[in-house]
Amino acid sequence: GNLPKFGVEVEDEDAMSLMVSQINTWNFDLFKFAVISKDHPLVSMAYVILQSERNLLRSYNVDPPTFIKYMFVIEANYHKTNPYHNATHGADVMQSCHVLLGYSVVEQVFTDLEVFAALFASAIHDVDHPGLSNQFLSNTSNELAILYNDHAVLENHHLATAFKFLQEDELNWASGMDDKQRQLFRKMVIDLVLATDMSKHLSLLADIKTTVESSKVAHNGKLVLESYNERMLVLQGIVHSCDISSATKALPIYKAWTERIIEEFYQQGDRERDLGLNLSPMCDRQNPSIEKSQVGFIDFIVLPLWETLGELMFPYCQEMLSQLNENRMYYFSRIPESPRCSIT
Ligand SMILES: COc1ccc(-c2ccn(CCC(=O)N3CCOCC3)n2)cc1OC1CCCC1
Ligand SMILES: [Mg+2]
Ligand SMILES: [Zn+2]
Repeated sequence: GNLPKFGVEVEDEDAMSLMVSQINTWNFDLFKFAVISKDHPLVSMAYVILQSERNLLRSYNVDPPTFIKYMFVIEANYHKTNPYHNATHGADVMQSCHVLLGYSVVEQVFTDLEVFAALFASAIHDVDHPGLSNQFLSNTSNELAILYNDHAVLENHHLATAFKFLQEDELNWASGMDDKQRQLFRKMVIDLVLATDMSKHLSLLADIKTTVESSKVAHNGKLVLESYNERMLVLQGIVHSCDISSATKALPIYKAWTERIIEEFYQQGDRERDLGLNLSPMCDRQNPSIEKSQVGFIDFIVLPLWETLGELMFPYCQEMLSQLNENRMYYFSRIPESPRCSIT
């Protein structure tokens, strides 16, 4: 039978159509989208972007009903109980990636397969996330840390989970791709999701800076990327930047993501307290440091990355940088006065 217009059944088709008309905007409201899609933000986002907006499924003989069935399984394997690392975050990173890949400076620079790999990697990049950090899993000798020898434990698990489902006949939407395409697609998705591991951040940023210095922008205003490594590096930078893009979004959206990540950190801290472990930074709900932590994260991680991306994609990404600076001021101006230590 034919699929519903948005991949999933919705109550209010007009409200959904109105939201989908904003799918190329940076301040897209994923929380509202999650409600309108009846809590299927990832299935509907993936269908709208890959099928309706970019017609990529047809390009690779992907059977839409099989792809939808697969995405329902992926979405079901994002933990609804995670305040932050749930299917709405996956859909958010995918939609953010879709916006950046739509800018003319990179449009037609990447092949359809590379765009498909980046969007798919975004969609699955945190599947089955336990709401706990790599450090916690290693500190508690979690079976995943043992399995992946403390190296990019979560990121390896997200990839293995997504590809394991693809082995199941009734979910294998990639059977229509030729072997060479499927191999390259798998390699790129692996390289992209592994780049969302924060321990790779500084080396990735350094490599992107090198590319910016050497990057030639052709006369038609498009990036010129020579090698596979250079192309992958830029795509890794795009996916990683989208994974830590909350602070570049409109303030109400940014604040909602902040509340969620903080609650997820606090829940990890609660477990560390129960286990008698030292609490990880920012995980102690009895010693909150929300404003200071956000300003620090912006100054040391988000701004340096987005400034570099802004140089690479100039004149794009300026909207993100200006929102980032406004958002920094919001939290900076709310850092509580440290209690005046009475030096007696
Ligand atoms: C809206 O706030 C945040 C949004 C995203 C992040 C963030 C950091 C790294 N990533 C990439 C995935 C990753 O590696 N993680 C997932 C978070 O836990 C650490 C390992 N994402 C952090 C955020 O705030 C933190 C709490 C106060 C300052 C820092
Ligand atoms: Mg992750
Ligand atoms: Zn993520």
